[in-house]
Amino acid sequence: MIPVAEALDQLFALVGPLGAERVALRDAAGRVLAADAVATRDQPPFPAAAMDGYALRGAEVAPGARFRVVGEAPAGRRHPGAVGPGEAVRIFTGAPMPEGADRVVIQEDTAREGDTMTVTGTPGPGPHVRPAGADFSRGARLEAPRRLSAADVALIAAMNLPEVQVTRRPEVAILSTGDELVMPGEAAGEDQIVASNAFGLKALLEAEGATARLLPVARDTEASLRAGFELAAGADLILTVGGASVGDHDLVAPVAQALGMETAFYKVAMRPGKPLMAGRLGEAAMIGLPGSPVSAIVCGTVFVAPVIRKMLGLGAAPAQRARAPLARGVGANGPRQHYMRARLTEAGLDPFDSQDSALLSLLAEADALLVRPPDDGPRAAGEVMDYVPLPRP
Ligand SMILES: Nc1nc2c(c(=O)[nH]1)N[C@H]1C(S)=C(S)[C@@H](COP(=O)(O)OP(=O)(O)OC[C@H]3O[C@@H](n4cnc5c(N)ncnc54)[C@H](O)[C@@H]3O)O[C@H]1N2
Ligand code: MOO
Repeated sequence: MIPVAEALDQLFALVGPLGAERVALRDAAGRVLAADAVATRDQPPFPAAAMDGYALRGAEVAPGARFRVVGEAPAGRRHPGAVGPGEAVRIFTGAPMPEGADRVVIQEDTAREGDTMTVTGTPGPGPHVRPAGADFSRGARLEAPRRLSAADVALIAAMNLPEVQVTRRPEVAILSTGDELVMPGEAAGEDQIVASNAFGLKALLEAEGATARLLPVARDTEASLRAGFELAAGADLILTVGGASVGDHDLVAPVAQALGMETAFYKVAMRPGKPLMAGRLGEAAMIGLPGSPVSAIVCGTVFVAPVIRKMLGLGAAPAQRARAPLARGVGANGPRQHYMRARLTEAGLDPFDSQDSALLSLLAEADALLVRPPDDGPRAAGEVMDYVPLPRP
């Protein structure tokens, strides 16, 4: 058994950033920018009115001052002439400021009669003008790598870029193994259960930006597992689920090794998730996850999601942690790092009484994995502990 941190390092060594592809900006949210986005123009490209009102020479503004209105400038069409002394241009938010004008008096502070505008209120200092390039200048960069948010996508659009260069999505093939498994909706025999893990893993990894292929369930025979690995061809990452332990029907490691897998490690000092294995199989990285439903998702969170992020070019970093006090005391931990399923309440982290790795109903209720280091002593309520937040949509 190796420690969690060492297993993660070895996993990171198995993968590198993938290549890039161009995508339309409308499809870019959530993708990882692979090359800097560079602005092709200033924003705004001209000094622009920030309010509806009158553009004029700021020095002439005083309560009661009168101006001759010489034109109009809606957004998208500048007033062709200049604004001379005693003159004003009716202007609307976003319109280019006319030549000669350096201030907008908002319409609430004016009265209009024919071609004459009178300043009625006491206008504030203004100037209600956005200088050219106030937001960004031509050549400004949004730097890669970066997972693109809604605001990022809007910024890139404003930079006048219809496409961006993003890291291609890692392709993951998920191979569930076990004679006892049927797919959801299939008729299940008396001694069978429904294969659930692959669905949770697909959701977890696609939320990170991968695409996941669910392969048909492999039976606990060498031939069926071999056929499963063949179907995984072309994937960047092959995930097997189940058959990782020491039982007579746990055939994943022997079959993968017979197919040429170079094993990086087998067994990690963690709970749940001990019988985790990893290596390289041809062009792909391979991770063998334990079959217990909670173990599969915890290993997905602690190991596979960080591996996907490294493939996306986001660097090699463990799952993000946060800290919170314990809502109640917990006993001493054993020799494996324990990821305890817990609720995050107002009182703090409240681990479930049962930590059985088969209980998906509790995992679905959990907000956090409370991290107990190996051999951690008993902890009292109120002690501040690390946890891995479990994402909720
Ligand atoms: N003698 C020992 N027995 C076990 C050990 C051990 O060290 N010595 N380790 C235990 C631990 S820890 C785990 S975790 C499990 C994991 O074993 P496997 O990876 O070989 O998983 P399976 O035996 O195939 O299945 C375990 C459990 O999970 C169910 N399962 C499997 N696949 C799925 C799926 N896709 N969806 C839903 N449920 C699945 C399966 O029916 C079993 O109930 O081994 C312990 N045993
Ligand atoms: O490690 Mo197993 O994953 O305890 O259930």
